[in-house]
Amino acid sequence: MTFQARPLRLSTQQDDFEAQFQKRLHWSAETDTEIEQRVADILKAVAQEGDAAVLGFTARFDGLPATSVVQLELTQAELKAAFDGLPEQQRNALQQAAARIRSYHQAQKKASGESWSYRDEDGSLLGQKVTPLDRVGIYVPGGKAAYPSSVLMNAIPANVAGVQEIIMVVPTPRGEKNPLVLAAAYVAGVSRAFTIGGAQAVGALAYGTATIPKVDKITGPGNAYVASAKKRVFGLVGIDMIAGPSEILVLADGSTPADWVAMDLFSQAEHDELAQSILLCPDAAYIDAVQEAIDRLLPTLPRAEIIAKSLNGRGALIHTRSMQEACEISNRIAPEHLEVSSHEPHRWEPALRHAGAIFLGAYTSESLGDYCAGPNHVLPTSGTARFSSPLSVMDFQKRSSIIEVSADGAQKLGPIAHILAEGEGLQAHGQAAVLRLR
Ligand SMILES: NC(=O)c1ccc[n+]([C@@H]2O[C@H](COP(=O)([O-])OP(=O)(O)OC[C@H]3O[C@@H](n4cnc5c(N)ncnc54)[C@H](O)[C@@H]3O)[C@@H](O)[C@H]2O)c1
Ligand SMILES: N[C@H](CO)Cc1c[nH]c[nH+]1
Ligand SMILES: [Zn+2]
Repeated sequence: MTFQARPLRLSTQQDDFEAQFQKRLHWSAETDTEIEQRVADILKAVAQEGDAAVLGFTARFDGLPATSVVQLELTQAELKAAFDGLPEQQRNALQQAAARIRSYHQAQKKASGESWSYRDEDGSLLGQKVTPLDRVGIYVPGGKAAYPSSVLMNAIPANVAGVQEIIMVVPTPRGEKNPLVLAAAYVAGVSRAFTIGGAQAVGALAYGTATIPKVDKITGPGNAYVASAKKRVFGLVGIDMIAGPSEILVLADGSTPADWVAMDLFSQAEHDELAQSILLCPDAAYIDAVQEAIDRLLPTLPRAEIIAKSLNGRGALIHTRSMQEACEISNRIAPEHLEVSSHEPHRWEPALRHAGAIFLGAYTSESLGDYCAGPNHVLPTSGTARFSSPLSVMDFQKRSSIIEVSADGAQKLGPIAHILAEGEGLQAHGQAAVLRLR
């Protein structure tokens, strides 16, 4: 079967550009009420029945029957055996990717994940103490595809942060374990791993069951069931973000081979029919060349059907007046991945304010970032890059303020606190400060 992909062609000069553009962008995690209801029911059952509910849903949704959740745990020996059994090429690739991701996150910890303090002129000590979370749950998607790279991207920053226990959950439909996923868990330092997924896995991590320990925070991407479950358990546990379908925006000046750009658009479209790939470019002839490359290259790909659905339903090739205008539109979209496919990427980078990750220059394909450049591939989607950031070491830490007021400092701060406390009608607050005045 052959598939055709015709992303919507738009020009910023057409009269109805704004309306068409908004229509194409529109997607909200909005709540398919059937999914919401099902997730609420699953979570309630897991909270009340624990392991028994997890077993029931795993048999039903993943076709994986078991009589005890203990049977669904992957032992450390099994993880190591998977690693040892990999072909050498895969073992090396996994280790090289892990090393780069580790180095990046170690640098991140040094730059913004360490404790700090200073003494003011009265000798008072003020600072911030950074502590790793005790136990986290990482969700690794596994319904339609296996994601060893997501194991690395979640477990390594947790490990670098100093988290003691990393509990991984990963669905294994029909019990088919992916050796690379297991090996990645071994390489990344996962403490325990269970072959469960969906809302039931999120519920098990949030509430704890007889076999699965309750965690402090759940991170990692997943489908609509996973996203909805994470939203519902937030508050009882921490979560990283609510991830929507993958996105790529390519900002091109026409200097990159059109085939490269077409393949980059495919690379996110192949994740999901709902993924969004957009090209912004001031050169109409170049946009034609990219469409021609799409037509020629699509039939060569096994996931052509998913790509075609994604590009036809949500993709766009937008002709802009200039690169400057392309940057402005990109900022409005705030994409998950932004490629600046230009011979002068550093000219445009300062103008780009909102994106999960910015890939500079023709040689920086987004896919390198997905696997092995080093930065995290769990990124804000659906415009949330306007206010949120990639998964990081800081997601696996928390901060406590440190305050040590010296005797001299108490003389200075006491009167201030007293006046403000009186203003709030909180006399004990004020007196606690006054009692310390000489
Ligand atoms: N942002 C990222 O970094 C990133 C990385 C990898 C994958 N992803 C995305 O994560 C998603 C993964 O989705 P997936 O489906 O492949 O795997 P998944 O692990 O998220 O979901 C599979 C689970 O969904 C549950 N489920 C499926 N149908 C159900 C039903 N009818 N009722 C109740 N539960 C049901 C099952 O419990 C199953 O175990 C994709 O959209 C992919 O693009 C994102
Ligand atoms: N692009 C995805 C995040 O949007 C991450 C990923 C994993 N494997 C391949 N890609
Ligand atoms: Zn990807």
